[in-house]
Amino acid sequence: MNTPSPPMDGIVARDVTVTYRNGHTALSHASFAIPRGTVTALVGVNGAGKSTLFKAIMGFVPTGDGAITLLGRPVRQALRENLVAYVPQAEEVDWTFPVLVEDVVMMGRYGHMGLMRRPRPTDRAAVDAALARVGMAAFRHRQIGELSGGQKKRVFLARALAQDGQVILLDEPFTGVDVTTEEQIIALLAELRDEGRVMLVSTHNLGSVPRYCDRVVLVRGTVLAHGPTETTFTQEHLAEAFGGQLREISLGGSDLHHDDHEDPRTLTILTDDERPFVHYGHRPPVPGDEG
Ligand SMILES: Nc1ncnc2c1ncn2[C@@H]1O[C@H](COP(=O)(O)OP(=O)(O)OP(=O)(O)O)[C@@H](O)[C@H]1O
Repeated sequence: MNTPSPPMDGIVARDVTVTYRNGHTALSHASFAIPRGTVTALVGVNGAGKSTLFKAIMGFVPTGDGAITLLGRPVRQALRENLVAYVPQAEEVDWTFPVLVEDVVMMGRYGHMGLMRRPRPTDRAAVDAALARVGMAAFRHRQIGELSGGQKKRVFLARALAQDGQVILLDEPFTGVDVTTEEQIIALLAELRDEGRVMLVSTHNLGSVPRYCDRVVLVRGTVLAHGPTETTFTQEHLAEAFGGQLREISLGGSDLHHDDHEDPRTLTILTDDERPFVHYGHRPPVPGDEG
């Protein structure tokens, strides 16, 4: 199949350098481009710069001499137009804050409201639709702190949907969620992709990356590699990204397409201390397995 490559009009970072106030440079000369209508994994070790990259995309930190454009617009303009939605990690949220599920989702509408933030019928309709889409309509009057990990994720996804974000950043969406919720989130990501949105998903759950991500961005203080999953999520690049933390990586199977329902893939990553870091599919035997 030889389809022309889509224009890189989703998220484009050129030569982005982020130095924090304490002088630490977390990202240096990072460049990559992602087209609309795709789901991209953002992968790297702890401290590699994934959250820093998110902060740069959300305009929270300066990008040095580099620049980021979102759907062809500078970050500021994209933010003003409410195009960027963020689904946070659980740890970033104060769950004791007394707020209802429907209020969290309504926050996605703030950028569409006037200064008084008085919801109009269109805002309420957007909240209803978003809650229904993630299967959380029945929980709308619950306190946010009274939800399971997977339900909390879905509420923040609903907030992104209510916002009608076209660039959606998801920070560890699968941490602490069960398999069913993971499948629901993956199905939703596929729908959002088909609507032409662009999703960047920070994840340590490497095993499922080939299943639902069209593309991968590998970071370690800079962007080491980026591109289609088939050519980027390779042993060589993973070894570079995870370096000394990995003893062995094996990526098996010939087909890494996300629409593949069979399971021909194997992805095994062993850490230095020989615990499987990631194990997906059937791992080939490795020396020392027996006994
Ligand atoms: N506010 C800050 N001030 C100074 N240094 C920071 C700040 N935030 C992060 N860093 C440093 O920048 C580097 C990149 O951090 P970042 O949080 O982007 O990594 P990450 O890839 O998201 O890690 P993780 O997988 O653990 O979430 C780390 O060395 C971190 O210690």
